[in-house]
Amino acid sequence: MAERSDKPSTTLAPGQWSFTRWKTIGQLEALEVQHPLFEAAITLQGAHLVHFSHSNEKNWLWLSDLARFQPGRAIRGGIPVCWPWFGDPARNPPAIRAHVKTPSAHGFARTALWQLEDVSESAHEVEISLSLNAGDEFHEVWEGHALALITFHFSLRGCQIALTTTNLAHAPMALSQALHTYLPTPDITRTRLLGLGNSQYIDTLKDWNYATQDGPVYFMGETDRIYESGDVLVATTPERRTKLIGFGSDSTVVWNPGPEKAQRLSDFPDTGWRNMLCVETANAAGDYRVLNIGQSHTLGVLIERG
Ligand SMILES: O=P(O)(O)OC[C@H]1O[C@H](O)[C@H](O)[C@@H](O)[C@@H]1O
Repeated sequence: MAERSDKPSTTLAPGQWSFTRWKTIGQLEALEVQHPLFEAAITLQGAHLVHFSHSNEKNWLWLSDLARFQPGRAIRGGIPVCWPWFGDPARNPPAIRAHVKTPSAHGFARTALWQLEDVSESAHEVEISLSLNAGDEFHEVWEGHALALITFHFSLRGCQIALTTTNLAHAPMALSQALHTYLPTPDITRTRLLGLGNSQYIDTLKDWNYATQDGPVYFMGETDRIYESGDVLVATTPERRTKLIGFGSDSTVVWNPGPEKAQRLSDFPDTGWRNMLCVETANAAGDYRVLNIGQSHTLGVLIERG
């Protein structure tokens, strides 16, 4: 870690950490937290949370058995950070499309190497911050210059993630993004998502037409929707209730690939669709944001037991 040892901003130097340590997962460097109250793991690539749970509990997040931890490869599961655009660039508003020079979905942050900024620990909490200064290095895929700072706050209450984007360019910046949370379920057919009743949504599987949600969301097959809502959500499975409290977000993406798309997805078991759902705290579709020069926006989610 010699290349990072000159960072003055780390509240605790690595030698002073009690609950956090460096770990290699596959081929990726990661930070592992083993606190008496909770456990977590974040890879530096993608600032990707792959595990959070209370101590000696199952992961609150779904992680594919086929996930590969390799440089340049998106990790299937956990919470990918989709930034500085969400989804297919061609489906983004013109202000975003104009600055994206690749057909790749979900931006480049999820496969970029982030820098550790800060670790702080107490008897009750651990907070870890990482940053990505995205400028010239990404000029082949994107025109812009922005700083992404992500802070993970772990406690007995749950985990909170806050992603602040600051526009460092000399022109306004349009941004779409998501904290693409994968949740586990023992049975997707007995899983529902509460909190979106009466919301308008874009059904990307029905020619991107609008519809209105009637009651809870049930998963009857492939589901891929952008809801115009940032309300508090509760995912209920036969095993647990998970509450997601978003902030800086007025859109939520709900996704399950269903049996056919599951077979086409990278690093995804053919039957994996039965055991996961994605509830993505987003700034997507009409909820994209424009940051003036020097301006910041924070997107975040607090994940708790419901
Ligand atoms: O396979 P990925 O690039 O990780 O994308 C996985 C999924 O992400 C989002 O939920 C989109 O709405 C889906 O259309 C997409 O299939």
